[in-house]
Amino acid sequence: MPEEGHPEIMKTNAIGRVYTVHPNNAECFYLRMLLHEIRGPTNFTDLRTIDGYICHTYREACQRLGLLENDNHWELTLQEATLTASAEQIRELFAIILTTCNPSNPKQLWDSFKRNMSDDILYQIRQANPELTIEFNDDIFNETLIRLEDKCLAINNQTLVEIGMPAPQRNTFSVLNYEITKEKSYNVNELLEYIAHNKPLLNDNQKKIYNVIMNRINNNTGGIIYLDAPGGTGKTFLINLILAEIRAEKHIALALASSGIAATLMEGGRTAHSALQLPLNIAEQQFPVCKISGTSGRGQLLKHAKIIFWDECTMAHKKSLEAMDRTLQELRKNSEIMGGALLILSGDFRQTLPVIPKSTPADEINACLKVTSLAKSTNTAINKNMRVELSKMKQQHIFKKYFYK
Ligand SMILES: Nc1ncnc2c1ncn2[C@@H]1O[C@H](COP(=O)(O)OP(=O)(O)OP(=O)(O)O)[C@@H](O)[C@H]1O
Repeated sequence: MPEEGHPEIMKTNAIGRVYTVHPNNAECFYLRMLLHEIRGPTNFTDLRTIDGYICHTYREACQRLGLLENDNHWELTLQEATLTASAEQIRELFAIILTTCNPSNPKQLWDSFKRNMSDDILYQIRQANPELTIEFNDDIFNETLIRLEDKCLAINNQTLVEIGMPAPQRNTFSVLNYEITKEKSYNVNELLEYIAHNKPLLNDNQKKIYNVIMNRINNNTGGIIYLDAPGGTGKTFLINLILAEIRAEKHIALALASSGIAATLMEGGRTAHSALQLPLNIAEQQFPVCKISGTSGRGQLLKHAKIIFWDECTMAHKKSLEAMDRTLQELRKNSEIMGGALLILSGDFRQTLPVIPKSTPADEINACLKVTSLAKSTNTAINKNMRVELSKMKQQHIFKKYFYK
């Protein structure tokens, strides 16, 4: 029989199907669990009401009903870790437990072990302020929660609240400290040594591009420069040199790449998807933006970056670049292209284009960076294949050694 006013919905006494929910989708998972336990609820609050008490979350209701596993083994695991592991290692372990093992009462585990997880932070603060008597306090625990949340975000892209933990107070100051300190903590002496060794090696072509980019940085001119560089022409070599130059000045330079392998070749490189928090279904969205807030660590990095490199950009969907443009304009409060930041796109359009499942070549070309209006960039190219040049030199050397003795 159809439901009144909704002819498309059929009315019946039997529940046909309750969708499966992954435990990572925590509150939905616990709601589903309660739906199987509580008889005749008439609203969502009914589901959370246990013995007349309205629980704040569905997880809490499940706990009160004794539906969740005992966390004893996680207590023992952490207890054992406290005997030998450092605070950083215990945080790492706790982050893994939180994100992959779904403990039933994470808050209780936190309360039991928060001191062990905050030891190093207390020590650092005491070292920095030897004249003060500092003990564990809420600020220290908050800093621990921030570091813990960063780990959870890196492992599973979940915030602590989503896992059922207390939310850290992320004021700009502490976030700035963590992300920006990380970017500014390069060893300047090592960087200067690297520059002194590699800068004289630049070939004419690389030197020309190096000068173009450094001029833009020195004049604070933003925009997009496209660096057309077939494999082996020394693009990574050039990028690493410029990254070192900027970082040696204690400025922020970001190195992004479309693939993990390319990211590992650049010093401090990360994948564009992770650094920009690009949506996974970017192709389906009309006006996508990066999921980065202005006060977050990543937001601050993008706001203050002197230069951003994006290697293997030819594999990126054009909407990724458009999302980055919108986000940078918003973060930097600047309506110029890329919010006035200097973006260097490098890659080779003769290699892989964006991969679109079940697509035709036309779809791939349509998703390509060249099709977006942002493609009106300054074009530069390097074409001398240094990999071949170097191997030629090596062969010449062997040849000389054995045949001209
Ligand atoms: N000017 C240079 N002097 C000496 N060695 C160089 C120079 N430029 C590049 N090389 C060396 O040439 C090799 C290839 O360079 P690199 O890896 O930077 O090229 P690439 O364009 O990034 O290549 P791919 O796209 O295949 O990753 C590396 O071993 C690098 O150290």
